[in-house]
Amino acid sequence: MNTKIRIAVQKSGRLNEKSLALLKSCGISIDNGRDQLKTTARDFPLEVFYLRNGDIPQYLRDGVIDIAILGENTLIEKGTDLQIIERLGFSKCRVSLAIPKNDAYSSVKDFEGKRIATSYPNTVKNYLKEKGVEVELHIINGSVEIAPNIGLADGICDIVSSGSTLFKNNLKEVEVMLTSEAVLTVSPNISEERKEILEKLRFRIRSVLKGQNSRYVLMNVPDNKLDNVIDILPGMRSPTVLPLAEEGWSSVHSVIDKNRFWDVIDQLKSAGAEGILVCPIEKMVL
Ligand SMILES: Nc1ncnc2c1ncn2[C@@H]1O[C@H](COP(=O)(O)OP(=O)(O)OP(=O)(O)O)[C@@H](O)[C@H]1O
Ligand SMILES: O=P(O)(O)OC[C@H]1O[C@H](OP(=O)(O)OP(=O)(O)O)[C@H](O)[C@@H]1O
Ligand SMILES: [Mg+2]
Repeated sequence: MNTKIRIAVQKSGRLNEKSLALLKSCGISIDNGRDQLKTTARDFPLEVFYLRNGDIPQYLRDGVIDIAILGENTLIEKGTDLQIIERLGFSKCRVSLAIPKNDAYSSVKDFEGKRIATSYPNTVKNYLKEKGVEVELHIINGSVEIAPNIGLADGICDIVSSGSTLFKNNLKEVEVMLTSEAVLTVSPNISEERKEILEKLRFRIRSVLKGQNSRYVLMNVPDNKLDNVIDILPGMRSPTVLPLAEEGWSSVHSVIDKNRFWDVIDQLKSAGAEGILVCPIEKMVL
């Protein structure tokens, strides 16, 4: 079988490195030469196309690529017709409206008749239309945060993550229009044969993400406290319990969700667990 699935990854920018790292964690080796626009994976039926984010939705519609890793915000701006098939959990950000920090603000109605600079015209238009607010848009491709300082606009709509770019440009975030993360999206025209390859890739991606979101924990527990400790542990099925060399003690192994981790550890300590070890999980196949 020579068919390969064609994936688009951002050529350079915020998503490039993490997208390639995800494919690598899935056991897929890709050469990422600086000037290469297309590479073939060595050990998986996959071709990687390095493209500008903004162009990817149209390539997917045209069916010249099959899948892509994109910011959800790009799909909301340019690809509401395209389907998200996995949420990838990295490059989390929001798309917000911001104004000069000393300007008064009471509600979104304050934007009526104002000039807004943005690289996300459809997102702003749709958001404000729903609120019954009309604005004048100035579409620019980068360094949007400078616009109010040079008199080009009264406010901006752009990506915010830490907020430091807004802060450095004396702006304040006043409306969060949407939150975003990297996602895997698919062409509506993908062939049946390539869909099969896609399912294999999705299986690997899910195993990697589940592993990244979980921790393997091991602890020593006196036998008379085992029931209390086991009650606390969620685990994949049920915890593993092995006898220690010292009589009256057991070693308990389990898997904990990364986000619940500190809560569970506190409860385990109170229930009598000692010598708790926490290890990362490379992959988790369910
Ligand atoms: N500061 C940030 N923190 C987290 N995620 C971000 C941040 N800035 C951008 N992103 C995410 O990364 C994506 C790519 O952003 P980037 O600025 O690298 O490229 P771009 O200018 O949108 O696209 P192009 O590839 O067309 O140049 C954005 O669509 C967004 O989802
Ligand atoms: O809230 P922060 O953590 O400061 O992040 C937000 C900034 O990050 C992005 O710009 P990027 O650095 O990608 O530069 P660009 O304008 O060239 O895309 C985005 O366009 C904002 O300007
Ligand atoms: Mg950017």
